[in-house]
Amino acid sequence: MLTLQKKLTAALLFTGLASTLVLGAIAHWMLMRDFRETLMDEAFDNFRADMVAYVESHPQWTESDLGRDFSDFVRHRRRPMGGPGGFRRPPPDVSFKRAGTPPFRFIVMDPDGRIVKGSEALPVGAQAPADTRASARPIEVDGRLVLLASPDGEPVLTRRDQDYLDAMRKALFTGMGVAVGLSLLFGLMMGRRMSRSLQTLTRAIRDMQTNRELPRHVPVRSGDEIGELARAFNDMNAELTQAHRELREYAELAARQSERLKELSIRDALTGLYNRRHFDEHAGNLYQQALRYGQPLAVMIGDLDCFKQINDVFSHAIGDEVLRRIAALLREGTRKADLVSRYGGEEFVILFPSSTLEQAAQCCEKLRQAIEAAPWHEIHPDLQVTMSMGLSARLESGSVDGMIADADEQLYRAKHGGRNRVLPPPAQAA
Ligand SMILES: Nc1nc2c(ncn2[C@@H]2O[C@H](COP(=O)(O)OP(=O)(O)OP(=O)(O)O)[C@@H](O)[C@H]2O)c(=O)[nH]1
Repeated sequence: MLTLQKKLTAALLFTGLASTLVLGAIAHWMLMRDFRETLMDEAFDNFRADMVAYVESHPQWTESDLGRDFSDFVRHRRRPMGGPGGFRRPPPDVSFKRAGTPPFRFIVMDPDGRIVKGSEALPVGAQAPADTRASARPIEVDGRLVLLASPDGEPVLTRRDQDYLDAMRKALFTGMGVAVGLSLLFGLMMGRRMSRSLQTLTRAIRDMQTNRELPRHVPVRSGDEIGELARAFNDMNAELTQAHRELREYAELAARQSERLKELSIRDALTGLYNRRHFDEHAGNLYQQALRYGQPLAVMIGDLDCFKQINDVFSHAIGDEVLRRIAALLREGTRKADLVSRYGGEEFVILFPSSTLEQAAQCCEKLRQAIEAAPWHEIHPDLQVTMSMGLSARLESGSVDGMIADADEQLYRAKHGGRNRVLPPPAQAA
C-alpha cells in the first residue's frame, strides 16, 4: 500500500522538482539575456567611440569613405599608445576582447533611417526596415544626433565568457540540486510527522473498536488540521466515555430495579416471606427432585390461633405486626433450604426439603415454642399469640398440594385438639 508518508514525500518532491526546474529555466534565461545585453552594451560603447572618433576626424565623410576606411581607421586607432595615430583613449581590457572578431556587425543609418553602412541583406542607400530602426541606438557628436547604429547578428562569446557562463550554470544547477534535496528531506520529515500523528489516531480508534478501550487520549502535536482531528477525537472520546459510564450506571440501576421487581413479585408485601405463587412454582420442583432421588420431603401448614380475636380486640394494625413477627420467627427458626411462605391471611406453609416427618416435627415444635414464648407484651401487655401446625411427609400423596391437604387435616385436628400444638408431634412422627 502506498502510505500517506510516501504520497506526501512524492508530492513534495514532485512540487520541489517542478518549481526548481521552472525557476532554474527562468533564471538561466534571464542570465543569458542579461549577459547578451551586457555584451551588446560593451560592443556598442566601443563601436560608438570608434564611430564618433571617425566622424570627428573625417568631417566630410561619405558613405563610400565609411565603407572603405572605417575598418582601417578602427585598426589604426586601436594600435598601442605611443605609435603613430595611437589611442586617444585607453584600450579596452584585453581579457574582454572578443577573440579578434567583432561581437556584432552594426548597421549604421542616418537620422532618417537610410543605411550608410550596411550588410548583404541591407545594402547602403536602402531604407532600414522598422525593426532595425526600432533597435537602433543613437550616436551623437557634441550633443547632436549624427547617426543610428543597430546590432546585426549574435554575439561571439570568448573563452572567458564561456567559462563565466559555465560557472554561473554550475552554481545554478548546484542550487537547484540543493533545493530538490531539501524538498525531499522536508517531504520525508513532514510526511513522517503527519503520518505518525495519523497512525496514533488510527491505533486509538482500532483499540476503541476491538478492545472497547475507553477513555483514550491522543497527544495534540500541532494546531493544523491533523491537530484539530486529534482534538476532535479526544472530545468525541470524552463524550463516548461519559455516555458509556452513564449507560453502565443506567444498566446497573435497571438490573437492580429488575432484581427488586423480581423480588417484590415473589414476596408477600406485609411479611417479606415468599408468596403463594412463588411457593407453588418451587415446591413442585422440590417435590419432583425428592421423588427422583428418593429423598424425604415434609410440609407444614400453620394457622395462628384465634387471630380474628386479636384483630378484633387489639386492632388490625397490631394484627399486622403479629404477622410480621411470626414471619421473622419462622425465618429465624428454619434452614436456608426450607421454603417458608405466607400461604393465606394468617396461614403459613413451610416445605422442608431432605427432611423426614420427625425432623420437620422437631423443627415445628421449636417454632411453636418460640412463638408462644415471644415477647408479645412488647406490642400489647395483654397480647398472647400461638400457632397450630399440621404436618405431612407422604410423598405418595401425589403432589405438594396433596401433601398440604394431608397436613391440613392434621392442622384441623390440632385446632380441635385445643390449638397451640404440632400434629403429629415429634414423638409420634418418628
Ligand atoms: N391484621 C390482619 N388480619 C388478617 C390478615 N389476613 C387475614 N386476617 C384476618 O385473620 C382472621 C382469620 O380468622 P379465622 O379464619 O376466623 O380464624 P381464627 O380467628 O384465627 O380462628 P382459628 O383459626 O380457628 O384459630 C380474619 O379475621 C382475617 O380478617 C392480614 O393481613 N392482617
